[in-house]
Amino acid sequence: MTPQARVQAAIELLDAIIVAAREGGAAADTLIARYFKERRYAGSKDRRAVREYIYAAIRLCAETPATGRAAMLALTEQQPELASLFDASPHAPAPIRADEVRASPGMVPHWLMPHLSAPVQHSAEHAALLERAPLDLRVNTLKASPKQVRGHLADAEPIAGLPNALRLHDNTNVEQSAAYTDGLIEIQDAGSQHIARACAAMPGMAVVDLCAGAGGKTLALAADMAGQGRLIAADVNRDRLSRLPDRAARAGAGFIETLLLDAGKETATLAPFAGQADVVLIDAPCSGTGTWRRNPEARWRLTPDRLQRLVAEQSRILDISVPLVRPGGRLVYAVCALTHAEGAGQIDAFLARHPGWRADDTAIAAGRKYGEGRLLTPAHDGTDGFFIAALVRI
Ligand SMILES: C[S@@+](CC[C@H](N)C(=O)[O-])C[C@H]1O[C@@H](n2cnc3c(N)ncnc32)[C@H](O)[C@@H]1O
Repeated sequence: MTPQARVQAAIELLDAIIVAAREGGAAADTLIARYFKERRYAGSKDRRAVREYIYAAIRLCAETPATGRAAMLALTEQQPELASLFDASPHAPAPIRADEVRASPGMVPHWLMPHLSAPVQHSAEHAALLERAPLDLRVNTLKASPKQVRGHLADAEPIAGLPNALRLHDNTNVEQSAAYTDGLIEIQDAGSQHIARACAAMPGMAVVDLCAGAGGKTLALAADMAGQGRLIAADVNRDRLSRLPDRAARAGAGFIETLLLDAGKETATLAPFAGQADVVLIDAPCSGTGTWRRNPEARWRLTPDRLQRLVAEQSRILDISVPLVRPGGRLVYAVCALTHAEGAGQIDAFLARHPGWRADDTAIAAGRKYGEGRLLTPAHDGTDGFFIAALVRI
């Protein structure tokens, strides 16, 4: 591909990403992969260059741009050398007209600003939400110690407050390493590792991971339980949950039980666990406002209506978990979101609805206290953004 054709490809893909964001279609990564599957003439350097343009343009635009071209034109302001590639040569974008509309640069969508938790209402916090994330690993203590893993990954650094976490700063292809394929490590953001620690799961406990997905946190809980006790991974999404058994086998955590829930009828399926759980983790579906470093296009997908529906669903899932927890047991609620309503506001509302519960210390050595939980942010903690709260049934 010529340099001009790469820019034109980025424009076409951005158009598709904008439509998918508006209509709840496929993610940017999926659209990019499909595009190049149909264009085998594009080499790896072409694919990398187009991908870099696309993600630079997405990062630049807080509001959904009108077109892919408007987004790429905004990028020419940051990367002026790009402007000369709009030259009308074969496969090139049309020349830039003086009066052409460019997307305006920004970090947080305007409508979302007042919804952010108070500590995130600063521009330094906003900028960090879109910075490149490091690669964090969790050492799977069912199979190895951090010291053993550091023998395999010489560049890995420890992370304060997380004895089993390691951080890599380059693009090491960890998934190809023996440490990964042998199940000694998992790729997991430090913030997610803090969530698992807040559960204080121990060997012999009964633990329910109520929004387990493909089991990222479940595997961390399994390691804390040293493979002993009962660990239920429940979710309404069959595809995600079906990925867990293979991951569990690789991690040496075969004792995990999966439980597929029927959305709207969760309580019936969970009835056998009533009053049994020492710990319930709710890693709730959320706006993902804390994960823009990895997924900047999420800003284009979130709407006020979607945020409101997420808050209602989180509140419903919290209520579903109440009968499961034994007296004295722990409920940990977490979202990778930085809006007040999904975090501190959600927990205030829960405590108002359920007088038989109190907030507990999360025992997390990171973040800031916010409402009845802790807020972790990329600027303050170098993690993705999370709100995490621990509650105890009195
Ligand atoms: C943030 S993701 C969980 C990620 C997962 N814990 C991990 O560590 O990889 C939220 C999950 O909640 C699930 N979910 C949504 N509604 C649910 C419900 N009513 N009951 C249980 N799980 C639900 C989604 O399918 C999704 O997998």
